[in-house]
Amino acid sequence: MLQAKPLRSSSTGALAGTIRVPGDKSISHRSLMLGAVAVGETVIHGLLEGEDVLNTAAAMRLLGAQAERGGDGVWRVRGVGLGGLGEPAQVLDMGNSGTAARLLMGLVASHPITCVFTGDASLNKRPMARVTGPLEQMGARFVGRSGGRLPLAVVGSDRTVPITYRLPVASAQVKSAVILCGLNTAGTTTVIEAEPTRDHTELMLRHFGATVTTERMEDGALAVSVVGQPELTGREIVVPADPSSAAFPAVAALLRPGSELLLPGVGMNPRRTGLYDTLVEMGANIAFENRRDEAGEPVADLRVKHGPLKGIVVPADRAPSMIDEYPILAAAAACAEGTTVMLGLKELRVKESDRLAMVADGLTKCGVKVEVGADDSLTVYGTGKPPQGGATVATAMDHRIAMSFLVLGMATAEPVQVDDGAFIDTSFPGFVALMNGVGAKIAGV
Ligand SMILES: O=C(O)C1=C[C@@H](OP(=O)(O)O)[C@@H](O)[C@H](O)C1
Ligand SMILES: C=C(OP(=O)(O)O)C(=O)O
Repeated sequence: MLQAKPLRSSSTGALAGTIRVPGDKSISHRSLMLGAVAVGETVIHGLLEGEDVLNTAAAMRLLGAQAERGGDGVWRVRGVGLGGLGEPAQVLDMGNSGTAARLLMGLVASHPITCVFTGDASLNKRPMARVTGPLEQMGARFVGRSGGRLPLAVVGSDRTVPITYRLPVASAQVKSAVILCGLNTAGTTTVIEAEPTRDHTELMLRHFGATVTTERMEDGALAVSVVGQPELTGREIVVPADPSSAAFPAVAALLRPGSELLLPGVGMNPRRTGLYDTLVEMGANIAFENRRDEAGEPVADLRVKHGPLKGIVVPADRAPSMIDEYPILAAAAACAEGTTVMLGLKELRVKESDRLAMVADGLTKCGVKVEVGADDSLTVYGTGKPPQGGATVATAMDHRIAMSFLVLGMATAEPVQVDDGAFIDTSFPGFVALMNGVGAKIAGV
């Protein structure tokens, strides 16, 4: 159990400078997992060294791969080859990370080994039936307490069968779990998604040499297929800066008069950029400079300048492309002029915390008028004036809630305190120092 770390954020002047945002969390997890089942060495530049990803690295070592940070800051993974993962001698503790738990359950399910998965108090509350269901159809078994929550033992099989699976929720984690089980399954495994979710698994599998195809169905859904049992070869990977982490300094710069921040090399995969589209619609001054491709992923340097924001309606079909960014969007909306309506937020209820409830409670405490709809929508009534602040906000082991309210505190009349900033290290190590380095005033309490 981490020691709680209360933090307070006070009103700042203009923010100015450059922030090198750490590597993309989704891509970092996948690079360690695929490197571990490839033949030969995978060299990873810019791996996120946050706790979620370090837990994945530890798990891959327990499963038999080598995964180490070199003195040059570059990570090297020596894989065991597809099908070669061995039974871990210890419980796989995935900490706070849903991505690590769900993707790894898929990857080990097609091996004749038993792995016990657990997590922290937040992860052990999150639904796992969404992955155990399809993995059972493929031939894996699960043993655990009722309700489909961790801790769970995965009893894998080397005789898994390919399936065609239509996602009941828009989830890249579920899509990836099925594809990763299909990877070591003879035949072709297909996942059908009605709404496009992040495609880092598909892109990286191709990079490692697998055949992954995407086909549009008559009803507009996408069918993603992987041909099982390819030869995967170790690769070089360059991890872009995480657009979900960049969202925090970006919104901070938008909110503080006179600010200008440069955020170099931020991932611009179109399945991840919903927040930036939304902020631009709200009137944000963001320039996407020097657009380029780095190791198969589009990136750009973001130059963000302060300017007034106006409230808008954010459609439900945008949710998959900005699913982790609603808490920080809500902070921006609280400082905008006019009402912002965010539709289709049901999935926010099963993240590290119930983010819909946590955001609504925290904003209310800070003097912002909000409404949560029965349809899982969130309406934030911005007045164009700084919200009051002056409250302590609960974070419920959720890094994004903590960072969102610390950014809000830069713009409120009185400081905002969060009850625990310790979980920020899961996704954005160095957040406080980097923000203070460009002019923020965040301090321990
Ligand atoms: O595949 C991934 O790397 C992720 C998918 C999303 O979760 P869901 O698949 O549950 O929507 C997102 O919230 C999470 O932070 C990372
Ligand atoms: C939801 C998140 O991550 P995970 O599902 O991996 O815990 C997140 O980082 O916001």
